[in-house]
Amino acid sequence: MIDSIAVRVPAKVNAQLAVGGRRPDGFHDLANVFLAVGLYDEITVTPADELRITVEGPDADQVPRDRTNLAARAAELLAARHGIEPRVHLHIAKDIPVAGGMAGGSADGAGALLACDALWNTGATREELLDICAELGSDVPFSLVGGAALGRGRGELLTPLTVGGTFHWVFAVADGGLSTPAVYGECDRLRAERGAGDTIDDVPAPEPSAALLDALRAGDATALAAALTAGPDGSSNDLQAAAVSLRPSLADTLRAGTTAGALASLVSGSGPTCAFLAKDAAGAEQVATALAASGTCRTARVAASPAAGATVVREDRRAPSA
Ligand SMILES: C[C@@](CO)(OP(=O)(O)O)[C@H](O)COP(=O)(O)OP(=O)(O)OC[C@H]1O[C@@H](n2ccc(N)nc2=O)[C@H](O)[C@@H]1O
Ligand SMILES: Nc1ncnc2c1ncn2[C@@H]1O[C@H](COP(=O)(O)OP(=O)(O)O)[C@@H](O)[C@H]1O
Repeated sequence: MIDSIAVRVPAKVNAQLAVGGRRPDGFHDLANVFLAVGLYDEITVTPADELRITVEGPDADQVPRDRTNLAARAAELLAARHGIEPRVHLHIAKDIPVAGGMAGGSADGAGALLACDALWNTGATREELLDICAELGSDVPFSLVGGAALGRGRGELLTPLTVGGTFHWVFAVADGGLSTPAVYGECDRLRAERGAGDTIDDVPAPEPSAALLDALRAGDATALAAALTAGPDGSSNDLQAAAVSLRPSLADTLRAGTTAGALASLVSGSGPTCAFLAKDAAGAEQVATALAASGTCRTARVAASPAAGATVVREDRRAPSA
């Protein structure tokens, strides 16, 4: 009899985030090049009288404990499909910055789903789990699979990508988060202001950069850095200008990383976390130390990519009663 199951799930950085126009359903079509990075949340599920969430970690107070928590929603969705009562305690050990553009909530959703599936032994196929992930949020399928992938549609339609080496990153964590819908909204506003239009009929369909995919395949950090900073806005992330517009101090953080010797600096997804590509592990430590001393971020974390997706890391079994 299984007593508890723990699943570890990585954060992500978007090596490219090409954003199309707003669709009639309010979402944006994307060419989203996801890379899982080695910062992790751990979700432990234990049988309980009722669905309950607890959270530990430096940002724990910013995480909802109610049924809006993506981990709770994942448990409820899986239970409903299999006629199970979701009587579990979900404990989240949170290390991924909250509302930081690193898909921490998505990680918890994917982790809770995998953990509950193992606890309840539902027999769900991988396709069914990915379906539930897509229902939970655009980024959740990638949190389950990890590695590197191209996300099309709103980000949920995944094609795995080959990565030929390890990339070393530094993440400058900001004080306070940015709301993802607000950043997409600001992107639309800036486009409309430029007279370019902001709907799916106005904006060219987003496409992945061939140079960026080549750099990933080759494991070439210098080539990846060039691809991360190509394009009219100087970034492979179409949400970067919107994040900086809502949080102008991010421009100082990005500059501080470049001054510290990063090969490339960009906003991670919708921000406000900023990501810096380093030459190697020692380079990443150097950039992190300089960023931490720069006064432009709360803390700087190093992490490598790609990282494995949601993985069961512990199963505790109760001794059978006599
Ligand atoms: C921007 C990205 C980049 O990977 O992640 P973050 O940087 O926030 O982690 C994602 O697109 C965030 O995905 P996720 O956080 O799962 O978003 P969802 O819950 O599906 O949607 C939240 C809201 O974001 C906007 N949204 C999201 C995805 C998308 N392709 N177009 C959108 O316009 C919509 O306003 C939507 O109502
Ligand atoms: N398990 C969770 N962890 C963090 N945030 C969550 C979780 N479940 C729901 N949320 C909500 O999702 C919002 C976005 O959080 P998060 O996924 O960490 O950031 P981002 O979308 O920028 O990657 C938070 O402000 C919070 O209200």
